[in-house]
Amino acid sequence: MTLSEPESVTRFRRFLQINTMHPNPDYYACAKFLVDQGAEIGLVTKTVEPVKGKPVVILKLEGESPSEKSLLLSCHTDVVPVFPEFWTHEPFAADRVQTDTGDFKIFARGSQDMKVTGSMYLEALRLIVDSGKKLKRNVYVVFAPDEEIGGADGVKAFVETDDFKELNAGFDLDEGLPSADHRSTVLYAERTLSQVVFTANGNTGHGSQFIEGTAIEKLLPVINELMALREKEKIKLDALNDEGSNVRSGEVTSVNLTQIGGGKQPNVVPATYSVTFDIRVTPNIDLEEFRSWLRDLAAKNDVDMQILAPDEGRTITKLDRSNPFINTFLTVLESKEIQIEPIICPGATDARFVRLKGVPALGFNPMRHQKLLAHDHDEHVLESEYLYGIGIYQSLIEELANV
Ligand SMILES: CSCC[C@H](NC=O)C(=O)O
Ligand SMILES: [Zn+2]
Ligand SMILES: [Zn+2]
Repeated sequence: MTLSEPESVTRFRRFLQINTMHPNPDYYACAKFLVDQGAEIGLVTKTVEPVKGKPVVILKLEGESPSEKSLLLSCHTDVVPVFPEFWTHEPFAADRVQTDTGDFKIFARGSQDMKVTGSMYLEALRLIVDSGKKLKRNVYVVFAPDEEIGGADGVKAFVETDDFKELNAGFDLDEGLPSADHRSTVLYAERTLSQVVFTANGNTGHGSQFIEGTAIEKLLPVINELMALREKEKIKLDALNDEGSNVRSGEVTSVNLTQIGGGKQPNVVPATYSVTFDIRVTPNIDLEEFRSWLRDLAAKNDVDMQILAPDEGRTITKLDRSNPFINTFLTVLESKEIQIEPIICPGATDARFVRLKGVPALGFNPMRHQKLLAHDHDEHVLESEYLYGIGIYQSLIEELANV
């Protein structure tokens, strides 16, 4: 620690130093750290395990009217794997490096996605508690596992428990994206995760022959049609986007061929073959119509189709000012002269499970002037933006808890 390092930065770096990387996240070390933080701040702490080995940490700042709907602040604790050979810093050292302008960069897996947000919540709550101010509503911070692998054992399981019901949440601030410029994105909806496996069976035989009706022959038209859709959607996106920015990608459907499998040896025509596509369906189109287009595509080519998460749906929180929480959220940002850009989240976050329980949820991240490095090499944040963000959350929490 250098002499000038703020304590809030030291605590953030300690959070980053806990290795919660898939496939072997140290969730218990992480839960202990968060519970200790909560206790030190003066919050009520509780750890629950909707699924064994997958702790969810709940920290509560009790309000003066605890029966009113509460404010929920959500953060996932897991982080995605790294390719360490491409990093210039050890991914869990949380190195703090001075820049030419006198700012600092903090390097770690999870520094953007999304331990920085959890740390900003905690530091904002610390300032509120230390100020002695009392708020009206309960404020909860929920730290949950497994977001990066689909959330089935994380928030998806947690929202089905009585512990979630007891939060009596009225509004959720959830995962957002740091912005590349001075504007801040607000994620009010998500694309629907639609990962699909197509499997074909066909005739086999010697690799020197012209075998007809092979598995691969059946899959090729499926692949070609999906790649054509990909091209079409990419052209749409290029027309929508500001130069160099990708923030509008939620307005179109993305398609990627991510896995292919089959074949036993080079001279045997495979009897079975499969291809997997990661498709993210924009809420701008009808999901059921899209799914039936996929089913028809499979059927007309004699290919089986399996949707990996068939119960994923559309989730949208309208930026409707008649909802007092949403109105207050927008009013606070206006008072700070933060220009917002409402967007559809390109990926899937835990907010979708919260929305499905009828709780409005917005994805937000106050950090600006920051290249998006989630899941990338050398993920880092600017210390000045972290410190700035703490102040933004302090105001948001105070105002939203007093709605
Ligand atoms: C099946 S994993 C889904 C969740 C994941 N979330 C963040 O990257 C995503 O790919 O969008
Ligand atoms: Zn994330
Ligand atoms: Zn992520």
